[in-house]
Amino acid sequence: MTVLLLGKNGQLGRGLQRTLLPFGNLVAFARDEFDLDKPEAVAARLDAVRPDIIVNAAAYTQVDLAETNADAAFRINHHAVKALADYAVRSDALLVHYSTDYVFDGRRDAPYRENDETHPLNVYGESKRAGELAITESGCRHLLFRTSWVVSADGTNFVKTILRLARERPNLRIVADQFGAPTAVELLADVTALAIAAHRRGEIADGTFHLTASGRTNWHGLARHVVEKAVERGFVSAAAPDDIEAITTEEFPRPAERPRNSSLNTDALSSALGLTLPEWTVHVDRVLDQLKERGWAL
Ligand SMILES: NC(=O)C1=CN([C@@H]2O[C@H](COP(=O)(O)OP(=O)(O)OC[C@H]3O[C@@H](n4cnc5c(N)ncnc54)[C@H](OP(=O)(O)O)[C@@H]3O)[C@@H](O)[C@H]2O)C=CC1
Ligand SMILES: Cc1cn([C@H]2C[C@H](O)[C@@H](COP(=O)(O)OP(=O)(O)O[C@H]3O[C@@H](C)C(=O)[C@@H](O)[C@H]3O)O2)c(=O)[nH]c1=O
Repeated sequence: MTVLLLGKNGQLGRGLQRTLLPFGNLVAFARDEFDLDKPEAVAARLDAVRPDIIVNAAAYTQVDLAETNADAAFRINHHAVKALADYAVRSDALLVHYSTDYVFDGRRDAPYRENDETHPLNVYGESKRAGELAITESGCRHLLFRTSWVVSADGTNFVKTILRLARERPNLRIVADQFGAPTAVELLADVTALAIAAHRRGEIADGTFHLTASGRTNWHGLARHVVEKAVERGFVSAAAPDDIEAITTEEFPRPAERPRNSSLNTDALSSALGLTLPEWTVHVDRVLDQLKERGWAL
């Protein structure tokens, strides 16, 4: 069986390079080897590889830049994804894909369920929602995972940004009115593999599943946790958690609007796979351990 991984050098791609190995012949491409910014070229590339499973970890993920680069965001997150889905229909391949909490507007009080109405607040969220629809409307075999606030020791993410800022600045100002679940690549990559295996055994059906760590915090809570644990591990000394100021979204203007409530209800996937998804702190602490082991080379 041939498994094609796209976006192998992204945060998630690096994690999947490990957990997809047991499924057979893993063919993994980076952007320069398989460019989703050219959706019209995707079909021919796929026909050359003939994958049985496509795992798409590639995406346009720069939320603020997307506001002024909507065409690129839609080419990569929508049109190229449609080409992946079309191939999956033609060849009966399984398409595994990832989407985001940012497809919701965050105005609901409770955690979002898979079938709740979407209403993206920004271009990134709109482009990701368009990608979701391209998959579900194609009729291809698929596993579509919506996740949130992805963190890992690799690549760029909020945890690493906070560690860098904690070294550079005496005070941090972090928004405290946007809530969600930080979710580590390690968890995403492990559960993806479990889900693919269960899908192959016929134990879970095609569909969209929410996949995040358990619990919830806000960006300020995450920043405080990260700095506190980094100080405990002795690799951040300059900043104390008390120096982190909780601010409102209005006090930190950004080009793209973000949802206030990003919490996703994960009951469907947990019960389908028989899993208990760990609290967000468990894997965030593991990311900090990994960064410490690496000498925290950002
Ligand atoms: N990061 C997050 O907080 C969240 C992410 N997600 C979703 O999870 C998935 C994985 O995200 P994550 O690993 O964090 O993202 P990253 O930004 O870390 O990685 C994205 C990867 O996509 C690649 N890529 C970008 N443009 C293209 C292109 N034109 N052709 C081919 N590859 C391209 C990048 O290549 P290069 O290395 O060259 O830049 C990079 O390797 C995405 O679908 C994302 O939308 C969902 C919720 C939260
Ligand atoms: C760096 C910084 C950020 N913030 C705020 C801004 C924003 O509301 C929040 C998070 O900022 P970031 O830009 O790091 O994160 P952002 O790019 O919004 O992260 C999102 O990425 C995409 C890909 C997703 O799919 C989402 O799930 C989510 O993880 O933190 C501060 O308040 N102070 C700061 O110093």
